[in-house]
Amino acid sequence: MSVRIADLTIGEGRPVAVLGGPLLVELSPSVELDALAGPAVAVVVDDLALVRAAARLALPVILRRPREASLMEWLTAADRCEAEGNPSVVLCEAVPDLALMKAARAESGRPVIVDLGKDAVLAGAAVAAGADGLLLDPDAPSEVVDAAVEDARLIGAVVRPEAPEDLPQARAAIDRTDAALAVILERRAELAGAIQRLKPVGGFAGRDPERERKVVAAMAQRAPRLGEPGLRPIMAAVIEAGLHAAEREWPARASR
Ligand SMILES: O=C(O)C(=O)C[C@]1(C(=O)O)C=C[C@@H](O)C=C1
Repeated sequence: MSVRIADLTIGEGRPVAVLGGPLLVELSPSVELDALAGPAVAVVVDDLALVRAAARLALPVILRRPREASLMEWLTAADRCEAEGNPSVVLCEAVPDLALMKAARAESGRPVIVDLGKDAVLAGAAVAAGADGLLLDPDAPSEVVDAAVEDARLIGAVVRPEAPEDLPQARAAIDRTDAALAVILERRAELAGAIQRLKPVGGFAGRDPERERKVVAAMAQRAPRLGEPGLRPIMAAVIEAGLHAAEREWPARASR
């Protein structure tokens, strides 16, 4: 059985696999071990008792924690895999207990992915908790896959600082940040539009320089590299773009 992994190159985590790309194989006692080593790029192990056999396949091992296994049992199985000569172990939290996932990552220093099953609802939370990757059921609908990848990208950009090592990595990281920025800018324009409809005088006619100064000062606390001088022209442009959008949507109200 193959499983899909959402590519997640955020944080210090390594990409585990590319969505829709490499084939992963689930290991169970009934699987012919020798037949596996061909096309598969990794082997998924659910039964910790099979870890030794999986280690010998010379493929990366994705060690999925069974519901009943403790943190200690899970990490011990990972160490056993390494002792067997295969250090390429990725832990996979399937329950998913995000606190336990975080502890496993901190204690073992190994990458940990979270198995979301067919549901994207925990994708952002898993990334915020430090997940290095997300695993989705092969039957998950494409909307679920898209939602998980989008949440991972946006939340990762906000909460997971990156340390890219070359130009392509840095550009990929900035693309993720810009994706989050676009979502925030769109949301801000929507809110600014709502404010224009609530103000006695909306649009450019109701512009409030003192409020704009406060907006910039508050943002500078979170953006010290840019500071107020850097943010002032950016926010002037953002605010004006919001007012133009409001005028386009509510011509009569915004310029009243
Ligand atoms: O807060 C308001 O009064 C707004 O109209 C919103 C907003 C903004 O986009 O932040 C826009 C124009 C004003 O000059 C100040 C702020």
